Amino acid sequence: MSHEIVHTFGFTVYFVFLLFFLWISRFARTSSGAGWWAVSISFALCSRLVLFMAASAPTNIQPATFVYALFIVMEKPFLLTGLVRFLNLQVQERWFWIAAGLAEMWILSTWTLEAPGYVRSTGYALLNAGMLAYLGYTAFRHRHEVPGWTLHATAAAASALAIHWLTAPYAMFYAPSWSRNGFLLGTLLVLMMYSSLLAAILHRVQKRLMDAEAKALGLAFLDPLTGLKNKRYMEQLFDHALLLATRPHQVVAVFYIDLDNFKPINDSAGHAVGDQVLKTVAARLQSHTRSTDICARVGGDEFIVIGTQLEQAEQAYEIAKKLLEQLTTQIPVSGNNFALGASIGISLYPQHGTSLNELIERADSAMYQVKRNGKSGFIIYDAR
Ligand SMILES: Nc1nc2c(ncn2[C@@H]2O[C@H](COP(=O)(O)OP(=O)(O)OP(=O)(O)O)[C@@H](O)[C@H]2O)c(=O)[nH]1
Repeated sequence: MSHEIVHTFGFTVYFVFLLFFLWISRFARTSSGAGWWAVSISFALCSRLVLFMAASAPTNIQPATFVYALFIVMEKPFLLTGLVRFLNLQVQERWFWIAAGLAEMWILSTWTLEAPGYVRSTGYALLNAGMLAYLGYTAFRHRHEVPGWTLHATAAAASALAIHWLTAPYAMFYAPSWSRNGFLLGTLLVLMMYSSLLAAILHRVQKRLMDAEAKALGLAFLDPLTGLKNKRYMEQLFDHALLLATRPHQVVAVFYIDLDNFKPINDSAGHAVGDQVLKTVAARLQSHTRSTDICARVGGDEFIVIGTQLEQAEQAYEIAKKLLEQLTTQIPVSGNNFALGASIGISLYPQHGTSLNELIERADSAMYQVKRNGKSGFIIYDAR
């Protein structure tokens, strides 16, 4: 393969990557690493461009290799800073710039003093290898912070590139024909490194979107204190529960639960303790109902449980008894035991209504009946 083809390939690939990184750096709340990598790859791109132009006029390649060296060194501090920002590491970034500055001075002075080419290349090859080795090591250390194999691949590509930089000057000295293959190998490794960095950024973006979606769903459908469903979510799930209750004689029971004597806990032990009690109540409701049942918090100390797919109305009594038992068992919070009670009103689908509002209204009225009868108990709605 000719130099032109190798460089055209490298140049084109880098340009595409530059566009990708620029595009991703414009995503809302993306990592700032993308912007730094866009700059680093543009230095790599410029270095390729210089070699590409030199390859078309090969009579005097020396100035081109000089400018190439200046550009290729500048790629590295941007590359490392991008990784440090991407992983949010506490690292003294100024050392990258100092090291790169020293390497640039080395290139300039060897050029001015007309030192042999291998003296110049040894200096900046060491810097490039060192920085790439550090990049590989850092990516490997933090490989589990991004799902998948992206940082493993970055570490592997950067380490291979470090070895490549260390060995390339010798390889080219002893076998000048290696120059073309070496460039091709280097380009492929750089390609692998930037693609894995790009994949790492995309993984992070995807994770952020998924987290944001889960949070939004949580805010919209869950009670923030207890984690139970809220009324809106319960309404949606109820329609689904009815769809399942299609077998003849199948019953759905709505339990309206209002805690008894909850206010004195707030008044005597404080709101924070009251919150803990509510959380325990929610956990007990959840753990003593089926996974297909619906538990929701609909008010301060008011809960609704919807028992789905019951075979007969009597089962509703058994459930109410079990729930009452749970709610009258003492609740330990911060070394104190709190005794609560619960008034539970029950309505049944389809006997007492076919819409959730109707069923809740009836269960609520049954619950008030329990309160009037002296609290702590349960009854099924009776139209009389
Ligand atoms: N800790 C805490 N308290 C709450 C929350 N929401 C409402 N409350 C309180 O819960 C109490 C509910 O009032 P009531 O139902 O009258 O209290 P109660 O003592 O259970 O009354 P009875 O039902 O008649 O037994 C009120 O004092 C509200 O301020 C909450 O999120 N956390």
